[in-house]
Amino acid sequence: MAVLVTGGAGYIGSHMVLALIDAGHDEVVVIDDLSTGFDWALPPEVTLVRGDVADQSLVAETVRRHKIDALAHFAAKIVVPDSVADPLGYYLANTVKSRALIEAAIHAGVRHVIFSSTAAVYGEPAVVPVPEDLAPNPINPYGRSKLMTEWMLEDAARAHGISYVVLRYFNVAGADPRGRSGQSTPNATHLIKVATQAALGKRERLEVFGTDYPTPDGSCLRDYIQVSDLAAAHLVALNHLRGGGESLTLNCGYGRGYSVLEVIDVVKSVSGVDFPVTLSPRRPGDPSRIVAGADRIRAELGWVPQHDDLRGIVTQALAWEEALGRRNRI
Ligand SMILES: NC(=O)c1ccc[n+]([C@@H]2O[C@H](COP(=O)([O-])OP(=O)(O)OC[C@H]3O[C@@H](n4cnc5c(N)ncnc54)[C@H](O)[C@@H]3O)[C@@H](O)[C@H]2O)c1
Ligand SMILES: O=c1ccn([C@@H]2O[C@H](COP(=O)(O)OP(=O)(O)O[C@H]3O[C@H](CO)[C@@H](O)[C@H](O)[C@H]3O)[C@@H](O)[C@H]2O)c(=O)[nH]1
Repeated sequence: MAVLVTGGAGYIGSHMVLALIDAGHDEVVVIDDLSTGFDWALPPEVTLVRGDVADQSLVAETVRRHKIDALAHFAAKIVVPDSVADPLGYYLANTVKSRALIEAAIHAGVRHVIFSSTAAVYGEPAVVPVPEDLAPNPINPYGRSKLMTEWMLEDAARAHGISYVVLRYFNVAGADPRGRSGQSTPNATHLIKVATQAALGKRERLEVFGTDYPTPDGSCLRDYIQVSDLAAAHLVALNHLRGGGESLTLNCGYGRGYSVLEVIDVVKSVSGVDFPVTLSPRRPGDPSRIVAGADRIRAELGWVPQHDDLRGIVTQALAWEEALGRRNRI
């Protein structure tokens, strides 16, 4: 049986593709429009269908031709402050297009869906670490656009007798330990990526967005999960669904928060570079602290992380950033 990975040429999707291939899955098919992804991120044994997830005839034809039973849906727009500036663009990309994809996929025969959701659905949670049962309350359009897709998937699954796992990722970081993929977006906004670029001199400085939050050092707290650990969570979710397991909604994080200033210290220490840091005002749409309640995924799927170590994550991110520099000469 074949798996369809939307957004498989992107950062996290490419690690999912590698995990599927490493685990010996028969056939992996990717639909990606390469808007932020790269065809070179895909290993040669993967079929890349270049196109939009909202192209229903393309999706239906791909599902039928490759006898796809399972869909892992990564394709999305992902930058929180951009979603504040362009909410309708985010609802189109993450909600409207997901609706078209889910409809076409189910009608063409897909039985299982794994959806890339986000900690942003919790907004500014009253409880940290945040359990899955806490009522979602997103505070930015990105989180809302993803929550609506969770709900569509839940309703469609019930109506059409399919099963799903919604994975709510916390902050994804690091790179493939074997150096085959990593975060490659040139103008990425993610903290660890930006900090490694500052350490390597690709950026003049790093800005800290907000030092007046109600947190121990005033900067935001996040739970950083290593990208191959996250891909491994998808594999166990896939096995669960194919084995007849029930639909689930699960956090993906380690259950420990680091502040922005702590992350910067780790990047400086691992790289040995004391790059310039500016203290700036808050960034629109940012919650102050978000840390995963991380027990349910272990209990339900038996997921055991292998890379729960911020220094290790930063070391991988730095190595990937250096390799990208050699590749792109930047
Ligand atoms: N990076 C994080 O920290 C994080 C955290 C929580 C959730 N997520 C979710 O994980 C998923 C993957 O994120 P990422 O960091 O790998 O982002 P990314 O931008 O690297 O990957 C997205 C991929 O989807 C493709 N794509 C986008 N729109 C498309 C469309 N309409 N049709 C076909 N392909 C399309 C892009 O070309 C790219 O390859 C997203 O759904 C995101 O919301 C990411
Ligand atoms: O140059 C920078 C970049 C980020 N930050 C801060 O670092 C924290 C983390 O920011 P970032 O790495 O941009 O991630 P988030 O905005 O937390 O969002 C990520 O994590 C979410 C889950 O928590 C996902 O849903 C999103 O897709 C993903 O972009 C935030 O407090 C930012 O304000 C800075 O201070 N300076």
